[in-house]
Amino acid sequence: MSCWLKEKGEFIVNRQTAIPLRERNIILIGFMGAGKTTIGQLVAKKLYRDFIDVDAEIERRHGMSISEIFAQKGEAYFRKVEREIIIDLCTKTRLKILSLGGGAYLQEEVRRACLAHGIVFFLDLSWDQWKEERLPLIVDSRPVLKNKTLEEVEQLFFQRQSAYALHHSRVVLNELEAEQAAEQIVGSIKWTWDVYEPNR
Ligand SMILES: Nc1ncnc2c1ncn2[C@@H]1O[C@H](COP(=O)(O)OP(=O)(O)OP(=O)(O)O)[C@@H](O)[C@H]1O
Ligand SMILES: O=C(O)C1=C[C@@H](O)[C@@H](O)[C@H](O)C1
Ligand SMILES: [Mg+2]
Repeated sequence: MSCWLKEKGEFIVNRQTAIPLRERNIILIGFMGAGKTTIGQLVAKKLYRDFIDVDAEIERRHGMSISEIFAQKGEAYFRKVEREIIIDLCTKTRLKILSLGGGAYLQEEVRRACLAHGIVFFLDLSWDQWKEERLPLIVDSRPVLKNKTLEEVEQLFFQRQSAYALHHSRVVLNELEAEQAAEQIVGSIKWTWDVYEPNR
Protein backbone atom coordinates (compact mmCIF):
# COMPACT_ATOMS: atom_id res chain seq x y z
CA MET A 1 0.00 0.00 0.00
CA SER A 2 1.42 3.39 -0.90
CA CYS A 3 1.10 6.20 1.60
CA TRP A 4 1.89 9.81 2.19
CA LEU A 5 3.74 10.31 5.39
CA LYS A 6 3.88 13.50 7.37
CA GLU A 7 6.30 12.78 10.15
CA LYS A 8 5.64 15.90 12.16
CA GLY A 9 1.97 15.17 12.62
CA GLU A 10 2.19 11.39 12.34
CA PHE A 11 0.23 11.92 9.19
CA ILE A 12 -0.34 8.94 6.99
CA VAL A 13 -2.85 9.22 4.20
CA ASN A 14 -4.03 6.24 2.23
CA ARG A 15 -3.85 6.85 -1.53
CA GLN A 16 -6.23 4.08 -2.52
CA THR A 17 -9.16 6.48 -2.77
CA ALA A 18 -9.39 8.89 -5.69
CA ILE A 19 -10.74 11.76 -3.57
CA PRO A 20 -8.25 14.65 -3.55
CA LEU A 21 -6.92 15.40 -0.07
CA ARG A 22 -8.39 18.89 -0.09
CA GLU A 23 -11.86 17.48 -0.65
CA ARG A 24 -11.79 14.67 1.86
CA ASN A 25 -13.92 14.88 4.94
CA ILE A 26 -11.98 15.59 8.12
CA ILE A 27 -13.10 13.14 10.78
CA LEU A 28 -12.58 13.53 14.53
CA ILE A 29 -12.44 10.43 16.72
CA GLY A 30 -11.68 9.78 20.40
CA PHE A 31 -13.21 8.88 23.74
CA MET A 32 -16.52 10.43 24.81
CA GLY A 33 -16.01 13.91 26.16
CA ALA A 34 -12.58 14.35 24.56
CA GLY A 35 -13.95 17.34 22.65
CA LYS A 36 -14.82 16.03 19.18
CA THR A 37 -18.02 18.08 18.92
CA THR A 38 -16.53 21.24 20.43
CA ILE A 39 -13.31 21.14 18.41
CA GLY A 40 -15.05 19.94 15.22
CA GLN A 41 -17.26 23.04 15.23
CA LEU A 42 -14.21 25.28 15.58
CA VAL A 43 -12.32 23.50 12.78
CA ALA A 44 -15.35 23.84 10.48
CA LYS A 45 -15.55 27.58 11.17
CA LYS A 46 -11.86 28.10 10.49
CA LEU A 47 -11.99 26.20 7.19
CA TYR A 48 -15.39 27.63 6.14
CA ARG A 49 -16.84 24.13 5.91
CA ASP A 50 -20.01 22.42 7.02
CA PHE A 51 -19.92 20.62 10.32
CA ILE A 52 -21.80 17.38 10.97
CA ASP A 53 -21.96 15.86 14.42
CA VAL A 54 -23.03 12.24 13.98
CA ASP A 55 -24.73 12.07 17.40
CA ALA A 56 -26.70 15.23 16.63
CA GLU A 57 -27.59 13.88 13.19
CA ILE A 58 -28.95 10.67 14.72
CA GLU A 59 -30.96 12.70 17.25
CA ARG A 60 -32.31 14.93 14.49
CA ARG A 61 -33.40 11.99 12.32
CA HIS A 62 -35.13 10.25 15.22
CA GLY A 63 -36.55 13.28 17.02
CA MET A 64 -35.12 11.71 20.20
CA SER A 65 -32.05 12.22 22.37
CA ILE A 66 -29.27 9.60 22.31
CA SER A 67 -30.27 8.64 25.86
CA GLU A 68 -33.87 8.07 24.72
CA ILE A 69 -32.72 5.98 21.74
CA PHE A 70 -30.57 3.82 24.04
CA ALA A 71 -33.46 3.44 26.52
CA GLN A 72 -36.25 2.77 24.01
CA LYS A 73 -34.51 0.98 21.13
CA GLY A 74 -31.34 -0.37 22.71
CA GLU A 75 -27.63 0.09 22.07
CA ALA A 76 -27.47 -2.46 19.21
CA TYR A 77 -30.03 -0.42 17.26
CA PHE A 78 -28.09 2.79 17.95
CA ARG A 79 -24.84 1.21 16.74
CA LYS A 80 -26.46 0.03 13.50
CA VAL A 81 -27.87 3.48 12.74
CA GLU A 82 -24.58 5.11 13.70
CA ARG A 83 -22.63 2.78 11.38
CA GLU A 84 -24.98 3.32 8.44
CA ILE A 85 -24.93 7.10 8.76
CA ILE A 86 -21.14 7.28 9.00
CA ILE A 87 -20.59 4.99 6.00
CA ASP A 88 -23.10 7.03 4.05
CA LEU A 89 -21.39 10.31 4.96
CA CYS A 90 -17.94 8.88 4.16
CA THR A 91 -18.92 7.55 0.76
CA LYS A 92 -21.37 10.23 -0.41
CA THR A 93 -20.09 13.53 0.95
CA ARG A 94 -16.92 15.61 0.69
CA LEU A 95 -15.53 18.77 2.27
CA LYS A 96 -17.25 18.16 5.62
CA ILE A 97 -15.97 18.18 9.16
CA LEU A 98 -17.42 15.11 10.90
CA SER A 99 -17.42 14.47 14.65
CA LEU A 100 -18.10 10.87 15.53
CA GLY A 101 -19.66 9.59 18.73
CA GLY A 102 -17.12 8.15 21.14
CA GLY A 103 -18.01 4.51 20.45
CA ALA A 104 -18.56 4.68 16.70
CA TYR A 105 -14.96 3.96 15.75
CA LEU A 106 -15.04 0.65 17.60
CA GLN A 107 -16.92 -0.82 14.62
CA GLU A 108 -14.53 -2.14 11.99
CA GLU A 109 -16.69 -1.08 9.05
CA VAL A 110 -16.74 2.46 10.39
CA ARG A 111 -12.96 2.51 10.73
CA ARG A 112 -12.52 1.18 7.22
CA ALA A 113 -14.82 3.78 5.66
CA CYS A 114 -13.27 6.65 7.60
CA LEU A 115 -9.68 5.68 6.85
CA ALA A 116 -10.36 5.01 3.17
CA HIS A 117 -12.33 8.16 2.35
CA GLY A 118 -11.50 10.75 4.98
CA ILE A 119 -8.63 12.15 7.02
CA VAL A 120 -8.93 10.88 10.58
CA PHE A 121 -7.73 12.89 13.58
CA PHE A 122 -7.58 11.18 16.97
CA LEU A 123 -8.21 13.55 19.88
CA ASP A 124 -6.07 12.04 22.61
CA LEU A 125 -6.59 12.88 26.28
CA SER A 126 -5.01 11.14 29.26
CA TRP A 127 -7.17 9.06 31.57
CA ASP A 128 -6.26 11.22 34.58
CA GLN A 129 -7.27 14.44 32.89
CA TRP A 130 -10.40 12.91 31.43
CA LYS A 131 -11.46 11.59 34.83
CA GLU A 132 -10.82 14.90 36.63
CA GLU A 133 -12.09 17.38 34.05
CA ARG A 134 -14.41 15.75 31.51
CA LEU A 135 -16.22 13.04 33.43
CA PRO A 136 -18.08 15.52 35.66
CA LEU A 137 -19.23 17.45 32.57
CA ILE A 138 -20.70 14.48 30.70
CA VAL A 139 -21.57 11.84 33.27
CA ASP A 140 -25.31 12.57 33.19
CA SER A 141 -25.70 12.83 29.43
CA ARG A 142 -23.84 9.76 28.11
CA PRO A 143 -25.87 6.54 28.51
CA VAL A 144 -22.76 4.36 28.20
CA LEU A 145 -21.54 5.79 31.52
CA LYS A 146 -24.79 5.00 33.30
CA ASN A 147 -24.54 2.43 36.13
CA LYS A 148 -20.79 1.95 35.59
CA THR A 149 -18.22 2.16 38.37
CA LEU A 150 -15.16 4.34 37.83
CA GLU A 151 -13.10 1.15 37.44
CA GLU A 152 -15.41 -0.05 34.66
CA VAL A 153 -15.19 3.29 32.88
CA GLU A 154 -11.40 3.17 33.17
CA GLN A 155 -11.42 -0.28 31.63
CA LEU A 156 -13.57 0.96 28.76
CA PHE A 157 -11.24 3.94 28.23
CA PHE A 158 -8.19 1.70 27.83
CA GLN A 159 -10.01 -1.01 25.86
CA ARG A 160 -10.91 1.57 23.23
CA GLN A 161 -7.40 2.91 22.72
CA SER A 162 -6.40 0.18 20.26
CA ALA A 163 -9.20 1.20 17.90
CA TYR A 164 -8.40 4.92 18.22
CA ALA A 165 -4.75 4.09 17.44
CA LEU A 166 -5.84 3.49 13.83
CA HIS A 167 -5.82 7.13 12.71
CA HIS A 168 -4.01 9.40 10.29
CA SER A 169 -3.00 12.06 12.79
CA ARG A 170 -3.13 12.52 16.56
CA VAL A 171 -3.66 15.65 18.62
CA VAL A 172 -2.53 15.39 22.24
CA LEU A 173 -5.11 17.51 24.04
CA ASN A 174 -3.85 17.46 27.58
CA GLU A 175 -2.75 21.07 27.89
CA LEU A 176 -4.72 22.48 24.96
CA GLU A 177 -7.78 24.68 24.98
CA ALA A 178 -10.35 23.67 22.35
CA GLU A 179 -9.35 26.69 20.26
CA GLN A 180 -5.68 25.68 20.31
CA ALA A 181 -6.51 22.10 19.35
CA ALA A 182 -8.58 23.35 16.42
CA GLU A 183 -5.68 25.59 15.31
CA GLN A 184 -3.34 22.59 15.44
CA ILE A 185 -5.65 20.50 13.26
CA VAL A 186 -6.09 23.31 10.74
CA GLY A 187 -2.32 23.90 10.64
CA SER A 188 -1.65 20.23 10.11
CA ILE A 189 -4.24 19.85 7.36
CA LYS A 190 -3.11 22.98 5.49
CA TRP A 191 0.50 21.81 5.66
CA THR A 192 -0.53 18.49 4.15
CA TRP A 193 -2.61 20.09 1.42
CA ASP A 194 0.24 22.44 0.47
CA VAL A 195 2.89 19.72 0.42
CA TYR A 196 0.95 16.98 -1.33
CA GLU A 197 -1.48 18.96 -3.45
CA PRO A 198 0.27 22.21 -4.36
CA ASN A 199 -1.23 24.41 -7.09
CA ARG A 200 -4.80 23.40 -6.43
N1 LIG B 1 -10.13 21.36 25.02
C1 LIG B 1 -11.07 21.43 25.95
N2 LIG B 1 -10.78 21.96 27.15
C2 LIG B 1 -11.71 21.99 28.12
N3 LIG B 1 -12.98 21.54 28.00
C3 LIG B 1 -13.33 21.02 26.83
C4 LIG B 1 -12.42 20.93 25.74
N4 LIG B 1 -13.04 20.35 24.70
C5 LIG B 1 -14.30 20.07 25.12
N5 LIG B 1 -14.48 20.50 26.40
C6 LIG B 1 -15.70 20.33 27.20
O1 LIG B 1 -15.86 18.92 27.45
C7 LIG B 1 -17.24 18.54 27.33
C8 LIG B 1 -17.37 17.42 26.28
O2 LIG B 1 -17.02 17.95 25.01
P1 LIG B 1 -17.65 17.38 23.66
O3 LIG B 1 -19.11 17.23 23.79
O4 LIG B 1 -17.11 18.24 22.56
O5 LIG B 1 -16.98 15.94 23.62
P2 LIG B 1 -17.17 14.76 22.55
O6 LIG B 1 -15.82 14.22 22.29
O7 LIG B 1 -17.93 15.28 21.38
O8 LIG B 1 -18.02 13.69 23.35
P3 LIG B 1 -18.96 12.47 22.76
O9 LIG B 1 -18.05 11.39 22.30
O10 LIG B 1 -19.71 12.00 23.95
O11 LIG B 1 -19.80 13.05 21.69
C9 LIG B 1 -18.02 19.80 26.98
O12 LIG B 1 -18.57 20.32 28.17
C10 LIG B 1 -16.95 20.76 26.43
O13 LIG B 1 -17.27 22.12 26.67
O1 LIG C 1 -18.70 6.48 23.72
C1 LIG C 1 -19.84 6.05 23.41
O2 LIG C 1 -20.10 4.84 23.32
C2 LIG C 1 -20.88 7.05 23.10
C3 LIG C 1 -20.53 8.36 22.98
C4 LIG C 1 -21.49 9.42 22.59
O3 LIG C 1 -20.86 10.30 21.68
C5 LIG C 1 -22.75 8.84 21.96
O4 LIG C 1 -22.51 8.37 20.65
C6 LIG C 1 -23.28 7.73 22.79
O5 LIG C 1 -23.60 8.27 24.05
C7 LIG C 1 -22.26 6.58 22.93
MG1 LIG D 1 -19.74 14.66 20.51
